[in-house]
Amino acid sequence: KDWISFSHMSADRSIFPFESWLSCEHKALKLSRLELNDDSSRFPQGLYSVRQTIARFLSVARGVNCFPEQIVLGGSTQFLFYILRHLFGENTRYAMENPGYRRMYESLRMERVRLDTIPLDRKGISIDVLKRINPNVVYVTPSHQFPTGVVMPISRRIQLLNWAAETKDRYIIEDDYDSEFKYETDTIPSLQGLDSYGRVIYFGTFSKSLLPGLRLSYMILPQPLLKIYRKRCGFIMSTCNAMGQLTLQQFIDSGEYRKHIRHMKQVYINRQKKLIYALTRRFGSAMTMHGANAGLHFNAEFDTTRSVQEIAMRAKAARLELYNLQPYCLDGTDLFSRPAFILGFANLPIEKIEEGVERLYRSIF
Ligand SMILES: Cc1ncc(COP(=O)(O)O)c(/C=N/[C@@H](CCC(=O)O)COc2ccccc2)c1O
Repeated sequence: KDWISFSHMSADRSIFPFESWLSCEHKALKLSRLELNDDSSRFPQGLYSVRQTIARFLSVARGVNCFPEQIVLGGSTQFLFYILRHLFGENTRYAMENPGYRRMYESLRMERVRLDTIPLDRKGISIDVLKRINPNVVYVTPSHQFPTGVVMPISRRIQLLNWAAETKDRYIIEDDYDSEFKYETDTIPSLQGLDSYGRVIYFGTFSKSLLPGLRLSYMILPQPLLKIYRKRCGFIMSTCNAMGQLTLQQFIDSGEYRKHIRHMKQVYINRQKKLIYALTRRFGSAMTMHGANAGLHFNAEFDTTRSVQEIAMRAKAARLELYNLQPYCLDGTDLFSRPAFILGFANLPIEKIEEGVERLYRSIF
């Protein structure tokens, strides 16, 4: 029998519009010969026309307000973060959500900076603990907290911005990953769009909404940091290829991107509903779900006597790709009282949902 995947790290390539992507690539090749043979040293932040397109798109889609000059394109969120880190002083203190995005945690630890983790409550990062720890820079994922799925309400966003505005050396890194997929609440404006003090560094990526292999991510620097960036990092050449940038620009300007997002949302909402229905019917009150009103995954905790390790082993034997939440509990803290798993549906075709739930049930009970 073939594998069934609950992975949150892959997406369903079958719904990617390769044809229209290809025609955008042809157009880019024809129209943008000039930019293509421009050495990218002149555009360390990425091609200007591409940044204009992204700034326009974000102002409509996310209420982000920025000039193209503030955007820095890069080959990955992590790489852009390494650059950002060098804009802050040596003894800057960082904090991030726990459970949280382990790659960001490891990136910070590798930089040997002062790093604290901050627990979540049902509105996202805990403001009380944030005030107690009092870092300079805090990393949050407000759109669909990674990995718990909490959507940060507007009230908490305002509290966070007020905290950052209290003194001069405070910044918020808003990783707006997964922001394209909102189901119940309509899109809540980004922190960056609500920020009137220039304290939010906005991170975005096309890994989820397009292809992770495209390796096209971006950060938006508030003016004061942009000056420091130009002084300290202006020599670093662009790390994402012009072909990908220019094809993306065609794809967005032609309206294909908006069409694709709408199509993905319909497919994913439908899958998620069917998956939740099948899970509820099979597991009943033995399962508690969290974070299902946005994104391409949610979490579930199970009332079972089996350990996470035993469940993982049985899932593998049943050819079920399943990830648990332990790796995202940073600082070695164990934040889940019962076995908890990430249930991604980006790569779970409708016709495999029943069988997938059955294999999950047999792994857990
Ligand atoms: C919180 C968060 N922020 C940013 C990113 C994107 O990083 P970038 O690709 O470098 O721009 C990810 C990637 N998360 C990765 C999975 C989690 C992990 O990394 O283990 C990739 O996730 C997906 C990619 C495509 C389709 C579905 C999921 C992030 O989980």
